[in-house]
Parts: sequence; structure tokens; C-alpha cells
Amino acid sequence: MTFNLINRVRMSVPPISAMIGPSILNSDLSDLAGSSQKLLDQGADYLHLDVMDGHFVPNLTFGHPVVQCLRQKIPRAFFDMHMMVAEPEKWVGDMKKAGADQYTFHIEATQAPLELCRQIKESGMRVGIGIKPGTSVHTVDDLIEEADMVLIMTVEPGFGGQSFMAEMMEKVSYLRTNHPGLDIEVDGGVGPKTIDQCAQAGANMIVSGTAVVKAENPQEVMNSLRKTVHQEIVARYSA
Ligand SMILES: O=C(CO)[C@@H](O)[C@H](O)COP(=O)(O)O
Ligand SMILES: [Fe+2]
Repeated sequence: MTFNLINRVRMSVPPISAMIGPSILNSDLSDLAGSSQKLLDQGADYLHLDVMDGHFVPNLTFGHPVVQCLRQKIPRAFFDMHMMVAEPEKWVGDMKKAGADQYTFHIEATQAPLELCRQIKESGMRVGIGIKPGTSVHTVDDLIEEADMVLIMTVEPGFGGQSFMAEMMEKVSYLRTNHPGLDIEVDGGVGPKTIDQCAQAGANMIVSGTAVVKAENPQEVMNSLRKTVHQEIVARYSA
């Protein structure tokens, strides 16, 4: 437990906060900057940017050149890079230069996760470790000290618009019980119908694609997701 966390617990200030990061995967990618800015104006806490390489997942999106252009148009938002790529070691420097703030690699994509965590940290980005649905949460047990965030996938990575896998909540609960100050992100099929389960299990960084982007009122959806997670955090840490 860090000094900061001990103090926050003593002062009853929760060590984590509720944050909503819309995934722009299902938005109008021909106007990535416009779609992103709109979501930020509607209250997004950060942007979740899905990078897919056609190898680690059977789909293709974009890489660091697009992120660099987006950063020029959106100078201040927090860019959470979800790197669904083989050889995640390759892109750390380029993503940092392009303006990324957090680099989440998949544990399944590397033979040397500890070294990769350190490479990301040394580059100046926050470290995220992603876990696919079929991967045990215990694969990150020895890496938590190096990680700022763990991403529990609630669908098979590769596509937006899939159904939420409720059985992944066990992984979230395990992490939250053992690591009260860790940022835990959920991604895939998360929206108004599934947010209660995510919040109760202990997730605090909420990625939501279709449910936000395709909503009639994205602002209302993001506010309601955040409120649910916030209330659960307050209840958990004041108990
Ligand atoms: O990483 C992924 C998919 O691989 C996600 O970020 C999805 O793009 C989220 O979209 P929804 O499941 O919320 O529609
Ligand atoms: Fe994602």
C-alpha cells in the first residue's frame, strides 16, 4: 500500500474514482476528431482508442500515425490505448511520441510482460495490462506492482457490439478485493443494462462503445454509468 493510499483510506477518500471512457470503434471513423470531441463535450472522462493489427485479433483499425493526428486536434484529453496487437513491445515509443497517455497491452501477446511494463513506465505512460476472457486473472498476480491498471475483457477482443460476459465479474471482484487502489477497467458490452454488475464487482474505469455512441443521448448514458459506479465506490470505501 502506498503512503498516498494509506492516507486516502484514513481520510475516507476513495483511492479510485469512477471514469467513463467511450470506445470510438463504432463511431464515424472518417471524422475521428469530430466524434471524439463530441464525446468529450458530452462528458467523457477519457477516450478509449482500440488499436487492432489483424494478427492478435481478426480485425484492423489504426495505429500511431492516426493517434498523432488526433492528438493535434485534441490536445488535452487522456488517451487510453487498447493495444490489441501482436508484439506490443514494438509500438511503445511511437505511441508515446504520438501522444498516448496509457498503454494497455495484452498479457497473451508477450513473452516478457515485466520488461514491457517497465518499458512503458520508462517511456512516461501509464501501464495497463489486458486479459482476454479465456485467460486466468492470476497471470497478472506477479505484475500488479508494475501496473497502473488491469483491463478485464468482457467480450472476445476484436469487435464492438458483442454481448457482455457476466462470468468475467469474478476476475474483477478478485482484483478489487486484493488491490483496493488499483484501476480496474472493463471493456465489451458494457452499458446501462450491465453496469450494475461491473460496479458491484469493483470496476472503476468503464469502457462503453455501442451503448454510448449509438445512444439517442450519449451524455445521459455516460452520466448514468458514472453515477452507478461512483455510488458503489462511495459505499465500498466508507463501509
Ligand atoms: O476492445 C474492444 C473490442 O475488442 C472494445 O473497446 C469495444 O469496441 C467496445 O465496444 P462495445 O462492446 O461497448 O460496443
Ligand atoms: Fe477496447
